[in-house]
This record gives sequence, structure tokens and C-alpha cells, in this order.
Amino acid sequence: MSASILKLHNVTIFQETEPILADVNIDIHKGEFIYLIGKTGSGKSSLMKTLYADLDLKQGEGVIVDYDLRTLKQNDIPFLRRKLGIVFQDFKLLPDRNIFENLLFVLKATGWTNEVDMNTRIEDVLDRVGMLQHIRKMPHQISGGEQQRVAIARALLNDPELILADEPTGNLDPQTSVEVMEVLQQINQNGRTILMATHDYALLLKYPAKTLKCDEGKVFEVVQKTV
Ligand SMILES: Nc1ncnc2c1ncn2[C@@H]1O[C@H](COP(=O)(O)OP(=O)(O)OP(=O)(O)O)[C@@H](O)[C@H]1O
Repeated sequence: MSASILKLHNVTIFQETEPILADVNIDIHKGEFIYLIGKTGSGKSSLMKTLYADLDLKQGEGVIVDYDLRTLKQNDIPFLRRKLGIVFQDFKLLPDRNIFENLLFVLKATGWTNEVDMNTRIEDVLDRVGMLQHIRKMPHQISGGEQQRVAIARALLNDPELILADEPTGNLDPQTSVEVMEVLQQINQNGRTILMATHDYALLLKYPAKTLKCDEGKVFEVVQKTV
């Protein structure tokens, strides 16, 4: 069995003092692609936020990319996030700088200093998502699907052990969603582990994978025909 990348044991997810999900037990191994589904307000984003330490883990045990979420210190959070690639629904590119500068900003913020290494790394990740030709464009000069590819490239910069994608196709039309999904599939086939929250049942049918569902305060695995 491959190494565990994420393990939650008897976890309760809170928003402030409100429990959102209880008795959460999840074990994700290296190389897996896992969907997280559930209707609006069921707790998908709250779970994701707990995983990247935007919400504290207050109850239960959780280890993610070798960080213990219960004992995590504020100072550890940037180091944890360096081992995670996080992709959001709304891309979150910086609007005032071009694609190259967006990625450069992340590398510098995460301790890279060598210009040649940074240039090579940026070109490599943009090439992997098919966006190298847009490297000098501003975010507003490329489409939503292209912005999401850049956001995925940005998530790959520090060679993350786990990619957390929260509704990555939520703002995209069906055709563009499939194109972005193809990029994620390819990244997964290259050995990377991905946990993707989604509403998009068409994608689940087209790209079947292990699926966890948030419903009525619980998280459980579902088989495809019952989703
Ligand atoms: N910042 C917050 N403070 C307090 N409660 C919140 C906060 N964010 C979300 N909640 C509540 O937590 C519950 C779960 O919300 P969450 O955003 O995790 O659901 P979701 O499944 O991701 O929904 P969606 O699919 O709409 O993104 C909801 O009842 C929501 O109102």
C-alpha cells in the first residue's frame, strides 16, 4: 500500500463554535484522485479549509503531508502550504501583474532566489498546463479556463505532495471544465495526489474516481451509481 498523504480520524469540522461535519474519517494515499461532493452548505469548503489550516482542527486527529493538524503552529502554516497545491473556484490570480510575474511572486514568497531556476520552473509548469505561450499576458487578457490552467500551474510550482482543488471548474462552462479536468487528470497520471471538491456530476461520470460525499453532517464514500 502506498504512503498515506492525508489521514483524518474521528474529526469534527467547525465553523466558529458550530460543528459542520462530525466523525470524519478519511485516508488518502499517494497517487489517488478523490472527489468530494455534496450540496451547497454541506461542508466541502469547511473540510478543505481545515486541511490547509485556514480553519483550526479542534477535535479529532489529522495528519496531512506529514503535518499534524492538531499541533500545527501558526509558523508552520506557510511550510504546510508549500507542500500543498491549492486551487480555488475563482482562480485568485493577482490582476496587476502578468502570468510570469504571478508565478514569480509565489516562488519568491516561498524562498526561491536563483533567477535562472525560477525562470526554468515557471516555464516548466506553464508548459505542463499548455499555457507557456501566454506567459507575458495579463490575467484579464486570457479566458477563465486559461486563468484556471495558470492557477493549476501556480499550484504545481513547489512540487506539492497533495493538490486540494475546491470547485476548480465552478466558474467554467462545460467544455472548458472538461479541458481543465484533462489537465488535472494528466497531473494525477504523473503521480500526484488530488482531492477535488465539485458540484459537477457530469465530470464524475466522465472521469470516475473514488468519491466522498458530505451529507447531513457526515462524510462517507459513495459508489458512482448512488451519487
Ligand atoms: N465563515 C463562516 N462562518 C460561519 N459559518 C460558515 C462560514 N463559512 C461557511 N459557514 C457555514 O458552514 C456550513 C458549510 O459551508 P461550506 O462553505 O463548507 O459548504 P460547501 O459544501 O462548501 O458549500 P458550497 O458548495 O456552496 O461551496 C454552512 O452552513 C455555512 O453557512
